[in-house]
Amino acid sequence: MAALHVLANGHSNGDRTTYEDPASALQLLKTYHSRDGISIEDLMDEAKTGGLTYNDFLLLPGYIGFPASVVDLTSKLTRKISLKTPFTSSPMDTVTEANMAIHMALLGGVGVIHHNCSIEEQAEMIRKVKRFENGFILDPIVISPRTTVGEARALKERWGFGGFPVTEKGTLRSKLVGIVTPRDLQFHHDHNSPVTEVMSTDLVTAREGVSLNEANNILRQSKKGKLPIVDAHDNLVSLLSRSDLMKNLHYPLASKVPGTKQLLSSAAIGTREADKERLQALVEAGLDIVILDSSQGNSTYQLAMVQWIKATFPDLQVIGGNVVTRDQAASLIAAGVDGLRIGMGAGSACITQEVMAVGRPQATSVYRVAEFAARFGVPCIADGGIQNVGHIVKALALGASTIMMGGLLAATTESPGAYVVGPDGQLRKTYRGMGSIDAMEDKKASGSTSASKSANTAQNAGTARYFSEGDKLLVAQGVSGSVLDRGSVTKFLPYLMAGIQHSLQDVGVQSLDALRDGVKEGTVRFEFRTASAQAEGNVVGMLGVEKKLYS
Ligand SMILES: NC(=O)C1=CN([C@@H]2O[C@H](COP(=O)(O)OP(=O)(O)OC[C@H]3O[C@@H](n4cnc5c(N)ncnc54)[C@H](O)[C@@H]3O)[C@@H](O)[C@H]2O)C=CC1
Ligand SMILES: O=c1[nH]c(=O)c2[nH+]cn([C@@H]3O[C@H](COP(=O)(O)O)[C@@H](O)[C@H]3O)c2[nH]1
Ligand SMILES: [K+]
Repeated sequence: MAALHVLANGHSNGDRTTYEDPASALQLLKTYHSRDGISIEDLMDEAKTGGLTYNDFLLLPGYIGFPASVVDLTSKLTRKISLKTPFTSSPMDTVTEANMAIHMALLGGVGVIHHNCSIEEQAEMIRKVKRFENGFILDPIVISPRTTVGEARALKERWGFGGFPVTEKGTLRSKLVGIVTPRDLQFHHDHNSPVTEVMSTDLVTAREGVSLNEANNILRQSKKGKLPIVDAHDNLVSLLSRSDLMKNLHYPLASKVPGTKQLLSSAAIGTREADKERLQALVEAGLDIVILDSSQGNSTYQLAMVQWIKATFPDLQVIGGNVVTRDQAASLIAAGVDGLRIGMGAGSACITQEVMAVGRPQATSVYRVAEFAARFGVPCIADGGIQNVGHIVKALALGASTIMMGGLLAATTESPGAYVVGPDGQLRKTYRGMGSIDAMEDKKASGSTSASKSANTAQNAGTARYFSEGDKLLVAQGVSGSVLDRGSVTKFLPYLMAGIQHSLQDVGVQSLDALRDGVKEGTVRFEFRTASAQAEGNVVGMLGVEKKLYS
């Protein structure tokens, strides 16, 4: 190998520095006995460093040989079900109800419907997900012939749109008799007139089963704002709206049950006797994946429940949890789970680690459990503590197949509840832990109207447990508060997805599978992050920073 002779700094002081030939750099690199950075095994050594969180380390960059857009984010949620984007939303009553579940599935993930509600309410949410057909409104606001003009105006105010179908009984699946449009209401001065005096009765309708394309054409030609879809007996079954035509209705990544048009559905239940009845109703409603929702899944109750579900509903995919250790995971894997959910106390509204003194830093939990579960082909969800794109990438690099978000999605357009204006003038929505006093005492959720705690019977998840063990006191494991507006998940999830693609491009891997393989083989490298390294990685010394994340 020919060495070049160069004068350092242009001075000639007699000693000549010898440099290697640049053309040999890649050869020379191979002579180092280990790669730059450290391996996952060296990163995750609890005996030396204690448990780690996502902020405690970074991934090192690799080689970019492809555009970010080709990075494939397909990943397994359970043994049998894969998602095109690795996103799930938490089964929490301020995060996932039908609208969130529908949009999570449309965008390639899945939303897990919470169980802090009656069996019937939860089953109805699953039905809404399963019945959802892109473009059709399957639960339109319907009014009756006796509704007054004043009431119709109030509905318009409340929902922000006009154009209500009128049916004989004032419900869906009843005979359509007219449509009240905003224009019909505008110049009618008698508030007490029934809507039948103003409604349009020359209706253009389409028959149930019509394709979205055909229905769109009919709507366009009719020049009307709404197209009611009716069955053979003129009963209203759904509605198509012109304003929705303008929106982008194309969701190429949507999570669907193979061979059907139906979106994938998931729901959480507990491990009590009454949850068997709940699950029965959910399965009848079309449930595809059930999550057994507990902070500590390695219990006699959950093991028995997994076995019962596997025997009773062999086609249903069962995700057990939560777990944070290999031992916990082993019990549930042996009992037959199809997936695991990892995390104890890492959630943004969690106080479990403080109150119970039990839990584990999330990065260590994910690595220890996912490494073990992978040996049995059981995919894992990293649940809790996800604050940004980087945390998602790290969870996936540590072996999780998918991630779960609560707080990050709690103030999106699709989460339950209304926005309120905070003292700072910014929009926000409530976010609360399912183990918070607020959630456990929710009278509406329990279906009880009585204000007393003892009347709040075991009809929902939050309260159930405290009444069978005879506890006198509610012990909170979570808090209640609010989080800032994040806009619609239809923008936010594509941002997360693009962010992960760019990150994996930096690392030099073209898919999530390649990322996990690279970590296992030791080609994807890590580095610890000291406190000052963490400070360095943040915005430093700037005033008036506006942290706009995407546009
Ligand atoms: N991921 C996390 O870090 C945490 C999550 N949470 C969330 O809070 C909610 C409540 O969690 P947990 O309190 O762990 O709920 P849980 O339902 O697992 O346990 C509550 C209590 O009920 C008992 N129990 C369960 N099944 C039983 C049965 N069949 N018979 C008798 N007793 C039974 C358990 O032993 C425990 O004492 C969940 O939504 C959970 O996801 C709460 C704390 C931490
Ligand atoms: O200690 C807890 N007390 C609670 O009351 C509680 N509620 C939810 N969770 C868990 O937090 C996860 C969501 O976490 P993030 O807001 O960080 O996404 C969720 O997915 C849950 O695993 C709780 N943990
Ligand atoms: K926490």
